[in-house]
Amino acid sequence: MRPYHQIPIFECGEPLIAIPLELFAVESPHPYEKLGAPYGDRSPYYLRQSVIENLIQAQNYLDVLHPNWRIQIFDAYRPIAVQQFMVDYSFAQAVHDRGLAEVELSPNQRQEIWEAVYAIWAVPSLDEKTPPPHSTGAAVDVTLVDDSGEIVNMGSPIDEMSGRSHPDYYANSDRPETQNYHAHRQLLQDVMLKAGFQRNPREWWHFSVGDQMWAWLNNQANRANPVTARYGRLA
Ligand SMILES: C[C@@H](N)C(=O)N[C@H](C)C(=O)O
Ligand SMILES: [Zn+2]
Repeated sequence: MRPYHQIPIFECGEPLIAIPLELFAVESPHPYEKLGAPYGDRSPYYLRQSVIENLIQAQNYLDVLHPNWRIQIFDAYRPIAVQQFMVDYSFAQAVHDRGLAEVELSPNQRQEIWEAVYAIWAVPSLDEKTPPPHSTGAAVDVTLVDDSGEIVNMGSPIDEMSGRSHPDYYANSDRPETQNYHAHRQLLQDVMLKAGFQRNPREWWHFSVGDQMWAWLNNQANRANPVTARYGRLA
């Protein structure tokens, strides 16, 4: 359980619809489809209707600050089966990166690796009270592309299992290059928050609106007017 799982969900029934990809930049091929994630007849490029409206607003704010820059969509809707696939894939990858073999892991090694995986991935829970954020169609992983079509350097790749994923990792840096990474993360956060999103406190790229994490973050900032979640897990 994460703290945001305490937030009640009152599903509003808004449809999951296709993102108008022509308004954004898009990571292609899709990073998890490329790995063989089991989408079936679903597409990762879908979100709830008003979440798409918020994302278009964020792109409009970016247009004012940086004409011809684009929000790049890395991932959006994620069925539970895909969440499970990515959690298992990330565990196997972390074992490999440590030069270990899964069958030979000690209980402590296994626990350390699972903790690293679940530091950035949500549990693929089937409980309707604790849905993974992306399975609600209200969460999106994004970065920025500049006016020459280059992906803006944020100082770490999306989905890296390390401290560099923390949004403020470069906040107190005294090197111009790493100060730039922080400025880029701030720019992304500014346009997304202005459009109504909240950012995952553990990941510079993950934003949502209307889900449990969004409600919990709103309530942390404004305890006088608590909100609930309007998007639960999609079938
Ligand atoms: C790991 C990243 N892509 C992500 O989406 N993390 C959140 C917490 C999730 O799994 O919902
Ligand atoms: Zn995410």
